[in-house]
Order: sequence, then C-alpha cells, then structure tokens
Amino acid sequence: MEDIVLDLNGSFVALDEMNSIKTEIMNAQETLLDKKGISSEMTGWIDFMDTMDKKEYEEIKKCGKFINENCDAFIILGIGGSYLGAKAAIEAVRGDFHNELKSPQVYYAGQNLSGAYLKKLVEAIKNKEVCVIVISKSGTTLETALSFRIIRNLMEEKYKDEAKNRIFAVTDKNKGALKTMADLNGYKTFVIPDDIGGRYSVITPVGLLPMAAAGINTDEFIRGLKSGRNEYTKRDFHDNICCLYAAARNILSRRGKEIEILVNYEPCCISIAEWWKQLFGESEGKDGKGIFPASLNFTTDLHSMGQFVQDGRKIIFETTIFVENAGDDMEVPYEGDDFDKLNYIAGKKLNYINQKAFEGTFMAHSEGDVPGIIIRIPAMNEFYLGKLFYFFMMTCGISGYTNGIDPFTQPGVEAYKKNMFRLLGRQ
Ligand SMILES: O=P(O)(O)OC[C@H]1O[C@H](O)[C@H](O)[C@@H](O)[C@@H]1O
Repeated sequence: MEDIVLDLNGSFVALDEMNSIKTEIMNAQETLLDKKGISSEMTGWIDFMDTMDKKEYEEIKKCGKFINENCDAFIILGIGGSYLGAKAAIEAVRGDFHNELKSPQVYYAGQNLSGAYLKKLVEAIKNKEVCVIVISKSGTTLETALSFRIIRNLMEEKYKDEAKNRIFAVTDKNKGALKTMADLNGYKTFVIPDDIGGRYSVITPVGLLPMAAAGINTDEFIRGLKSGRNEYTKRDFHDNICCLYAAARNILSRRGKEIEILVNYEPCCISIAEWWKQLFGESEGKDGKGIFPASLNFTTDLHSMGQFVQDGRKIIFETTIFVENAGDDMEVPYEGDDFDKLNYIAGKKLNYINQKAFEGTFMAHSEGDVPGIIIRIPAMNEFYLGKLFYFFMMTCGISGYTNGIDPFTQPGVEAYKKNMFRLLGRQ
C-alpha cells in the first residue's frame, strides 16, 4: 500500500445509502472549492501551499534551523489551533520519547492557566539554553499572553539584550498585542494569513516553524499537502476519499451515531486526535448540531473505555487511524520454562501482534453494533502526515457544509471568556 486508504467495509453504510447522499456531498464540495459558501473568505488553506510567500518559507527554514542548532529546549507558546497541529506533527514524526532521544527538547506553554504547570516548566528549563516560539493569531488570547509575559521576563533576565534573538512570534500581519510587542522588541515575526483560521493553520508558519525547529522535514510535509490537494479536490464522489468519509459520517450521524471516536494504535499519534478534535469540534458543533469528536488510544483504552464502546449506548462510531508500517519493532523472546505461557507468540514481532489486536477489536466492535471506518496510513512520516492533515481539513469543510453549518467560525467559545473576564474585573 503506498497511499492513504479509506476503508468503509465495516462502516455499515451500504452503497445505495452512499449514493443517496451523493448530491448533497457534491454540492457541499462545490460550495467549498468554488468559495460560494458562508465564510468562504476563510478557505485560504485550500491552496496555501502554492500561494505561500516563498521568501517567508525560506526564512521559516532558516529560523527553524537556528532554533534547532542553538538551544537545548524550545517552548511553543500557543493554544488551540496555535499549538495542537505542531504538537501532533512533532510527536508523530519524531516518535515516542523524542524529548529523551532527540535534541532540542520541545515544551509547551500558554495552553492552560495552571500556575503549577508553568512553575514546573520554568524549573525544567532552568539550566537549559532556550528559544521561544509564541503563536497567536489574535495576539490577545489570555492563556498565551499571560504565559508569554512570564516566559519573556525570564528570557530577558537570562539573555538580556540577546533575548530578542531567541524569541520568534507567529501572529497576524498587522494587528494584535503580540504583533505590536514583537515589532517593539525586534522579534522575528511570521504571518498567519487572514484567510486561514486557527484550526486550519497547521500548514502555515503556525505549524511549519515549530516543525522546522524540531528538525522535521517541512519540504516533505508540504509535498504531502500538495499531494492531498491534488487528490482530495477531485470532483468525483467515488474517487475522492474526503467525499466518501464525509458521506459515511453524515449518514451515521443521521442514524443516531452521535459520537465519532478517533482511535489509534500508536502512542505517537495521540496528539493527532487532539488536533482532529478541535478541527471537527469547533467546525461542526454549532446551531445545536454536530458529531461529538472523541478519541481513544488502543490497546491502552481497551482496558478501560473498551467496555463502553463494546457494550454501552449505541451512539458511537469508530474511525481508526492505522499505521501500516510503524517503523521500529521488537520480537517476543522464547523462554524454556514458558511460565507466562507466551511461547505461542515467541518469535513474532510486537507490531504484528498490535495489528492482530486491531483486527480482533474491529471484529468485536462490529459485532457490538459499532460501525468502523479505517484510515490506513503506509507510514507516519512528514509526507503522509501532511496528506492526512489535508484529508481531514478537506473532509471537515465538506462535512460542515453538508450539515448546513459554517465550518469556519467558533462563536461558542466566547461565552466562557466573557464570564471569566468579568470575574477577573476587566473593564
Ligand atoms: O491563535 P489565537 O488567536 O491565540 O487563538 C487560539 C485559539 O483560541 C480561540 O479561543 C479559538 O477557539 C481557537 O479556534 C483558537 O485556535
């Protein structure tokens, strides 16, 4: 297998059902691609790989290399779309235990308001050479701004005038406090385009700069995005897996399957699901509509939430990201006494056993009336990750328009902020 494959064989969705929603899906796709829908001014991500300023891209690679070679650790400050994609990419490509095995180490801040977390982070980086990438489209998000104020002070204390050469900002072209502060202090800045919202921004400097700093090959990532764009903008229902995935999930949702669980069998893919949850949750959860996006990590969670999936309320469908070639592997050793009764799998590779666990789980859940969709990825590298991100973003746009909502706004997130600011006494 040399491409991302969508397998709907266990989805309980029949071909005639797929055909019955085809017109709706194709209309939604046309609305998205021809920029005829609501918030179409936020669809710059569709072609960003081509419209991106080449000079800025070269600067991203240059600064990424600088960070990569000039610190022991760098901190990514951001929340939501301003960090989830970068975290997902760094963990998926650098792999498990990357902070122990690779340099520089990567830390995250500005994604919560916990004093305990920030204090411990400061402690953890105290004796390290540090760089900072601060990311905020609005430039005013409380979590990020607050953490940045504290981290910035520490950087200035430690590096004095040199601090400005170790701080990089990714923000709006013209507006926002972060832009003003970056200009005043002389930080290198990169632009988040106006026509791309936070949760679609992993393909912009928001994702690219942290990836480059972590030593990830961004050229390959962009090649994956372009390959995604070429394939997933095809206006052919049966030959475009975004249309098919959007169709299947909408059919299942209309049948009462209100929760979609994104499942992985590789710990390095856990954060892909976190990114995916924001993408689909903020895009589709509005006007009293939407599929609730959740995630589980198998086989770990088969020993906890597996019970609910198998036997609980029948409101779930399961979408598995399965990595065909997980890379590194280990073999089960043979033991003469066989006390643990594992000799029947001696000589087998763990990745093979993981695959059998997946097949067994899929069958069991299917028997438990849980529809299953499989997204098969040949390997978790920069190319396929770029393509996977594009696949999900395109599906999300089509799915949202199919469901009659605006996939590019998030009005609901303001409610908590208003209350919080009032409680904090902001004028
Ligand atoms: O990049 P920022 O402007 O700081 O926004 C960060 C995040 O926070 C907001 O509240 C939105 O709900 C998200 O869509 C956004 O990604």
